[in-house]
Amino acid sequence: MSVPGAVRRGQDAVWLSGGVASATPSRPPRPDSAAAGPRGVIEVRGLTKRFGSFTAVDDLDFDVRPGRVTGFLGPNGSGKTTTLRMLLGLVRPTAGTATIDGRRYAEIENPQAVVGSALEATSFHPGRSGRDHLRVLATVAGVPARRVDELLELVGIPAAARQRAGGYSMGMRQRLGLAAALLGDPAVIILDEPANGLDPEGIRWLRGFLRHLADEGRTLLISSHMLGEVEQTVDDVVIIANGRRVAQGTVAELRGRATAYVRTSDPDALVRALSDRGVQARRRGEGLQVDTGDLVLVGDVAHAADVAVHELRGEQTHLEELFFTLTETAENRNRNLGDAGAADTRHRDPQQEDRR
Ligand SMILES: Nc1ncnc2c1ncn2[C@@H]1O[C@H](COP(=O)(O)OP(=O)(O)OP(=O)(O)O)[C@@H](O)[C@H]1O
Repeated sequence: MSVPGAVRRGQDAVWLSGGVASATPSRPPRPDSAAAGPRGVIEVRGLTKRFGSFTAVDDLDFDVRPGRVTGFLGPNGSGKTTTLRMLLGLVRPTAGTATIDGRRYAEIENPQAVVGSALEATSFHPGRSGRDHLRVLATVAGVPARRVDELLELVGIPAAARQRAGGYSMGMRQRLGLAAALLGDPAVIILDEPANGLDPEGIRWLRGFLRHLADEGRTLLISSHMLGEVEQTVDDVVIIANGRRVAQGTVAELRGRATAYVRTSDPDALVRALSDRGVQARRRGEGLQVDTGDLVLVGDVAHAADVAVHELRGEQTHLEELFFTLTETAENRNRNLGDAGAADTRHRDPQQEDRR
């Protein structure tokens, strides 16, 4: 069988690009025989890295599942890159393990086919074209050269690929790094800040691209500090602060239950009326925070109680708020900022907080 876009691995054609680029016709899913290969489960257990007396990563535990995009979030210097480097066998842990399908990176027989990564967008020979860069990597990895052109097409830089990589914009380097990560058609893809340097259209493209890769059953672990972007891209989240995990879960779990905010002519009357319907509400600023996301219910109860509604809106915790709530506690405040971190928190405008 010979079909453009497919890479032969043994007897199996493995699909990568179906449906990602709008110009690319829809292609069949990965055959079952390919899915029987690496599953791509990442397990981090008790992972610790000390540099001298400094503990960069501190007894970290988390799992990353196939078919999902997992965001690995933390403030600057919280230990994200060190963790990813341990996972990729580039840094030796002081204690604990980071494994893919139960094996440390060094124990994986053909690592390019199992895990692809882009840790830094700048590690290209500046005088070499993007295409040549990939061709060198393809040769080392034993990947057919035609795969390089497919990937360049896929990441959206087929024309630029013949120019010297030294002249690439940050966004183009990101795309080239992504193509390099995908060379071996890996089950696990690890990307450090992949949205850095991308324009809004590029970020939208990246989001669709990552989703497609996850839908193919791959495992995606992406570190990021762009919380607003990540929220729309990831399924699961691991948040770390000062080398320690402070949260893990699906985005929906971490956001918690939706609530409503309502301003009325008579807040006390509405609190009572809602309470009669089994819904709790409490004063917040000029209005009430209500423990339900059902705006129709709140509006109907207010109407029945003859209370005028001046404002009514649903509220959901955003990842960004959760992130700051978790990482700005006294215990988790960024150790690298010293007093500046504390000052930032002190100077936040409570009115602003209330409006969030
Ligand atoms: N080789 C090293 N020697 C000493 N300290 C190090 C070394 N590598 C990292 N660190 C320290 O470990 C901490 C975690 O660094 P790391 O780069 O993993 O954080 P990060 O979360 O990726 O940060 P950023 O978002 O800024 O990239 C930092 O305080 C950093 O200075």
